[in-house]
Formats: sequence, structure tokens, C-alpha cells
Amino acid sequence: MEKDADGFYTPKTDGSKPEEEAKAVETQPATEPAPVPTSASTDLFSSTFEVTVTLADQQADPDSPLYSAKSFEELGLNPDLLKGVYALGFSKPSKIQERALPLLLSNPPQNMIGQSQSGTGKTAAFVLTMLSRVDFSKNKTQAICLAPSRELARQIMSVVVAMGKFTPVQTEYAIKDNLPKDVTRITAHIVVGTPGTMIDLLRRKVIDSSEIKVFVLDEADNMLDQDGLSDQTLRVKNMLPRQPSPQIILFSATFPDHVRNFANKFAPNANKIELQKEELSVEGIRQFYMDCRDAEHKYDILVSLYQLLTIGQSIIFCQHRHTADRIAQRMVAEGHKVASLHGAKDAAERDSVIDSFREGREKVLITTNVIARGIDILQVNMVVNYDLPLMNERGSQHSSDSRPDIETYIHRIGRTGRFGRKGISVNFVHDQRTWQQMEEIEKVLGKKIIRIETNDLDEMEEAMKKALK
Ligand SMILES: Nc1ncnc2c1ncn2[C@@H]1O[C@H](COP(=O)(O)OP(=O)(O)OP(=O)(O)O)[C@@H](O)[C@H]1O
Repeated sequence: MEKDADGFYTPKTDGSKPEEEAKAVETQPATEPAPVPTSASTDLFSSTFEVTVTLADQQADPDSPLYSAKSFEELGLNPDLLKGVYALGFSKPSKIQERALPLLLSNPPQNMIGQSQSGTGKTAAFVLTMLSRVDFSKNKTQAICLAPSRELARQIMSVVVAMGKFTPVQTEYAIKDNLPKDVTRITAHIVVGTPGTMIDLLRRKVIDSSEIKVFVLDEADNMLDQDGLSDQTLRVKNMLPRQPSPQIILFSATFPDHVRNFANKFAPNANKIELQKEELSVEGIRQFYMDCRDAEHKYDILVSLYQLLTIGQSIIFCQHRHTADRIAQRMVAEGHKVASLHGAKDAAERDSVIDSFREGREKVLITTNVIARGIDILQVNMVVNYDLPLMNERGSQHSSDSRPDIETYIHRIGRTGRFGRKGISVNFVHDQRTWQQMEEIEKVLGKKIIRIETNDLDEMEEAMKKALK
């Protein structure tokens, strides 16, 4: 894999589509995802802070989710995929990769419900399975993958393209505004997208589902949650072949009980890899909170944190789209450089904002739950919960439910501390209610959330430095 000076790789451009199919659909997506950084084996964290623990140390520690006793060679991957894995800079599998891949690749194919902490390499496990199961000699769609956001679908695609670099794989997106309206046929081996567009393509028979043999749901608990995308996900499943039914692969860092039951029905007789409740959050993420006087004070504190937010990169999560926009506009008007991203922006703008953040051109991203899950940007060392995530944001069924949304909290803070790196999260609380919500999060996760004085930025900086060491 070619890396540029900053250690980024360039995804393969797939121009190998036969002529007549190329007429039906452009093989290249309208917007290419930004390159995803590779994981150098020891260069964990490039900021002004010194890092003392190396990835190699963590991968040798049996208590770490990154630990593995095996090598990639021992996991049954074909040589072209091994080349792809090594070209990405992976030297050893993580625990979830070591455990899941032999099960995922064994024959006859079996379903999988796999859980592992954020940033521990689930994507590679399901991407390698899709690539392993495709018969490249057939120009038919054989694997589909659904994710809850276009940003995540684009990121997954960049991993498919990178890991499949030494194979003739053809890929296509099923995300809004990425295909010509009059497209009549997609023959790409692997299609990655979001449920609405995937339904549309299957319904119109643009994707012929008859040879689909792998069906992946990333962020599966979200894709199967009644308050989330379960209706749409079910519709996709109902359009896939019944006999033989595809191998169904569900992955997430969280599987709350109410979704797990449904997941068991959705992926019957699945092999299961589960986490205990106390293992849910990642060790390398230090959690803090700041006690703000009122809602307006939250804004002042955020602004006063700006220097710290830009040491590495930061993601600020708000409850509402308009809050994200308003904060971003105010900060920009006051001379700060920040970007905002949410689901009300059009596709082209969303792509350009996330790409620019991924490439480090923007250092502070103010957003909503739209990118709470899956997004993998190694330089993000700080997450701020400007508003805590609440159950009532999940959907209409919970419209008056102001309990904290623990799963979304875990995913949000998991945007930092990726694959053994250090990171910090800061929660803003500003009244009795938000205080109680945070206490509940603390209780459920069993991890101390440490107070930092809002008027002592030196303390904040010190605490940050310590947490990131
Ligand atoms: N074996 C490996 N060696 C080195 N780096 C790896 C390995 N596997 C994955 N990575 C890197 O670790 C990072 C996190 O991986 P990934 O995005 O798949 O996490 P995840 O488990 O899907 O997280 P989330 O639950 O947040 O979606 C990525 O940058 C990926 O390239």
C-alpha cells in the first residue's frame, strides 16, 4: 500500500469494470472517501505529548483487547488478503480478529454476533470475511454491508478497497446521491451502504440479490434497535435469498439486552463473542467532567478549551443539529476554526466536512450523534459531550425519556482511544438533571468520571497531559 509522507494510504481506484457494465453504473463513487490513516506499529500518537506504552506492548498483554496469540497467517486468510493486511501496517491480529476470523471463515458458513470494544478492529474482521467469500470470477453482487451513516459506509468502503488491493474486487456504494438516478444494474462484488438506499436498489432489482452470500451489519445493535433502523434492516434481509440464506454477521461494541434477543432471531444459530458489562469501555480513555453554571456557561467553557481541543483533534457532540450549527457559527465569528456536521446537511457537504476533518485540515468538529458510531480517526484525542446523549434522541418511542443513553455514550467516547491509543472525554454538566444523568453513566460503566474545575485551565491541561501519557 502506498503511503504518503503523513502515513496515509491512497485507496485503490477500481477501474477494472467491464465496458457494458460501466455504462450501467459508474464504478467509481462520485466522492471518494478520504484516505484512512494506517496504524504504524509503534508510532502510537503524534502530538506534543509523549507516549510511553507501545502498541507492541499492548498486543503482548493477555488482558488487552488487542492481544492475540496467533499471527494473521494462522487465521486462514488467502495470500492476496494477507498482503492487503500487511500493506495496511497491521502486524498482529487483535483479540476480536483472532477469535472471530476462524469462525467467520469456516465452512459451512455460520452466522456471527460479535462484540468487542470500540477501536479494536472489528471492521477488518468482517471486511476480510466479505473479501474471502467473494468469487471474483463472477460479476455479481455477493456481499453487502450496512452501516447507520454515510460517513461510516464510506469509511468501511475505504477498508474494503485497501484490504482488497491485491484482489480484483469491484465495489459499489449504496448511499444517497452517489449513483446516477437512472442506474439499472450494479454488478460489483461488494456493496456497502445505508439501509434506505440499499432497499431502493434491491427493490428496483438494480442489485440482483440471488448470489448474495454474506450480509454484514456494522453497528448492529443500532441497525436492529426498534428505535433505530430495524424496520429498514429487516426489509433488506427479506429481499435476500432464503435458501441458502446468506451468512449473517453482526458486529458492535454494544449489544443491550433488548436488542440481543432480536439479534439472536435475526442471525439464528450464530457463533457469539460477547463482552461483560464491566469490559465495555476502553481502558485508554480517561473520562472527565466539568461543572458549568448554566447552559450559556457551557459555551464559554468550550471556547476557553479551544487551545486544548486543537492539540490533537476533537469531536464535540451536541444533542441537536441547530446547537451544533449555532456553536460552530459563534466560534467561527469569534475567530476560531471549527467545522460542523449533521444529518441535515447535503451529501456533498457532509462528505467534504468529514474528509477535511479526516485529513486534519479541520481540528475541531462539532456534531450530533450522526458520527457517534464507528468513525475511526486516529488523531482524535478528545471528545466533548457538550450535551450528554439521552434516550429520547433515539426515536419517537422514547420522546419523554431523559435517561442517559449509555450505548451512545460508549460509542461517542470511543471516537478517541483507538487501537490502544490514549484519549480523553469531557462531559459538560450544568444542572441537577444533567448531573444525575452523568452519575448514572458512571454507575453503569463502573468507571470514575473525574471532576475538573472550570476556572482552572492549567489543571485541565495538566490532567490532559497525564491522561494522554
Ligand atoms: N491488527 C491490527 N493491527 C493494527 N491496527 C489495527 C488492527 N486492526 C485494526 N487496526 C486499526 O485499528 C483502528 C480501529 O479499528 P476499527 O475501526 O475496525 O475498530 P472497531 O472495532 O470497528 O471500532 P468501533 O466499535 O468504534 O466501530 C483502525 O484504525 C484500524 O486500521
